[in-house]
Amino acid sequence: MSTAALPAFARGTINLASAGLGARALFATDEFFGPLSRMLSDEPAVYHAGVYDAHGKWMDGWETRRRRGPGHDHAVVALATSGRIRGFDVDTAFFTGNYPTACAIEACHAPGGPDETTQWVELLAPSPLGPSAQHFFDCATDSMFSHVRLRIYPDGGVARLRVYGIPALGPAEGPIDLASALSGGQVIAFSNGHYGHQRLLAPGRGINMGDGWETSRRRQPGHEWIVVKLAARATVESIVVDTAHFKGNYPDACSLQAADLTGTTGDLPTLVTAASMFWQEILPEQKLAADRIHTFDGHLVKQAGAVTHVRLNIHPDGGISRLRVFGHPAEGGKT
Ligand SMILES: NC(=O)NC(NC(N)=O)C(=O)[O-]
Repeated sequence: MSTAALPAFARGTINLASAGLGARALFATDEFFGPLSRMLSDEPAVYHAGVYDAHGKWMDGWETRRRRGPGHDHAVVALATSGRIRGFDVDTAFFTGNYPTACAIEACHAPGGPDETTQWVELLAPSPLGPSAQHFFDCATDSMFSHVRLRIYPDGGVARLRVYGIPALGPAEGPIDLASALSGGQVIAFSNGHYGHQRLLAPGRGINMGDGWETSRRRQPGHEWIVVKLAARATVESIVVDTAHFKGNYPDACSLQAADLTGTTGDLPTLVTAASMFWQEILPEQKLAADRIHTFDGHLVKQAGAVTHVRLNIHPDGGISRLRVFGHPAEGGKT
């Protein structure tokens, strides 16, 4: 379940409704069989045959009770950060006899939280849903939104709601973390992501060793690397490398290269895989320690002008929980 290839509209986006990035369940008309928060989980939905709780069958998603009168259910989700929405996935995985027959989605921009005066904009008109399937809907709007309201007709279960969008890069006084997924930073290529890489740019500290980027053991000479597209073209001021929870497998050392790829066209993952080893080094090789936040700044970070991409090298292999690249967006802004 939840494994269909992502549609074109999701390219270059993040899931703004990801609990792991900070999205929150704010309100639901009913959560009898399953809480709204379960619908925001980053993991694909699962089914546990034979598992029942005090309310009925345990289901991996948001599920309301059977309505016996008029009306329909709805729920409000605070997005992980404000952004421009490109489309949705309404996944009814494992809801076979109890999926809603249709859904609609509205959104608003209310950074302080929506109230009775909030203006909601319909982004998806009522659209049919089917049993146990992903339903992709694109959405062409350039407005910024902070919350979505999912309406389900008339009731039932939704395993996962994904809201694909481009996060907003807010105004900032000091340096900002341009690698952060919440600003728009993105991993675009790596040499090895055997145990996962998705959480390298996530907010907060890792909760366990699965919460970061970890390679397999390297059995040849050389080293592993990962390339991050920064949220904006920027000058880099400091770099944070967090090895939280990596104790027997933290890299011996790390270094960082950078490049300004403004105006580069073509297949960027292929291009950076071929060329990033030649980028300018802005942080020479630095020893790392287990389970620790390392901050590299001042004279250690070489000034390379404004850059759009960085390549983190780890020598020779291992795991990194978080990478943060603090800097100041240059004129011309968002990448
Ligand atoms: N077998 C069910 O899933 N029944 C009910 N739902 C749950 N979760 O028990 C229902 O009425 O939709």
